[in-house]
Amino acid sequence: MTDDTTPTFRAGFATFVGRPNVGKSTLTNALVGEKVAITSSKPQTTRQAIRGIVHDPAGQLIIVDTPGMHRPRTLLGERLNSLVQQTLGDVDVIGFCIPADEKIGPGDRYINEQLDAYPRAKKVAIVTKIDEVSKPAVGDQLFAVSQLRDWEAIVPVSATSRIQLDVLVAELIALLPESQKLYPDDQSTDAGLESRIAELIREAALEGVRDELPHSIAVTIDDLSERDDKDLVEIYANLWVERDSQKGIIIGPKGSRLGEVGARARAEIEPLVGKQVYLNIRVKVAKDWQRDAKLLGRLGF
Ligand SMILES: Nc1nc2c(ncn2[C@@H]2O[C@H](COP(=O)(O)OP(=O)(O)OP(=O)(O)O)[C@@H](O)[C@H]2O)c(=O)[nH]1
Repeated sequence: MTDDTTPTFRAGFATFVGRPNVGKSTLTNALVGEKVAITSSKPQTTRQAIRGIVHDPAGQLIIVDTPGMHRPRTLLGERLNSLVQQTLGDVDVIGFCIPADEKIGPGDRYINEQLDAYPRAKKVAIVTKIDEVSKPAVGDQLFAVSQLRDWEAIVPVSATSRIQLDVLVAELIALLPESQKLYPDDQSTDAGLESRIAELIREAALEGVRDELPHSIAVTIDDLSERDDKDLVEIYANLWVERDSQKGIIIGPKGSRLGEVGARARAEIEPLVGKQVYLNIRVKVAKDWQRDAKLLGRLGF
């Protein structure tokens, strides 16, 4: 119940869209305050709709992280796009991210036009990476963005320098429906522990790889168990690539690269599970899995 003295509590779903690499995942992480979506300097590395939850006195903002919208070239690309469409059909607010340091181009216009198909969602423009450019340049970009459509709000932010994040949260929450809490206060994501671990391993494996390889990597968790005798979690993971040659690249000379991947991933997983982690990663080849419907299913897409 709401009266004049009780501020309205709001809760609902928002998602960030925009071209690859505009900073959607970094923004999600900065808002949620915990590492929930993987970030990478490679485009199109976000595959799963991972939710981060922002708990605020005014409301609860549940962020669904979507993959970048792009024209599909493979079966994986098509599934990613249909995932994006489902997500956009469900959310209360769509935050369209446009970087301050790049001119609005055909890619941005394409996505902006797609948003017309989701009349239910309120649309907010977010100008990202404002730390990269001068104040007048931010102003110019805000003006250019305002010409795209009639936005509920236009908010300039920097996720890495943490500028205006509180303003963005307030704007987004104000656009959510009145609602009681949808999640308990201590929850920051509902992505299963296993899928978060798989994403952290994939992120570690992506560091330092080039070209088409990022799209060829998938990670599945075979087993995750706590040892009774020790304060230790044992994780057995499979890292899938498409070709034997890629397997060689991932493993590296005498396993050196795979060793680094394991160490990097472990450093991220241990704080997540709150225990020491034994991590075993096996590299396997699933030929052309991006084009194979059965394999895509097995790998969780
Ligand atoms: N300077 C600056 N760089 C940023 C900011 N936000 C993100 N970046 C960088 O931009 C790159 C892409 O960021 P991501 O968050 O992975 O971008 P994304 O839009 O989620 O990318 P996809 O998953 O490929 O769609 C990374 O190198 C980030 O460090 C920011 O506020 N300022």
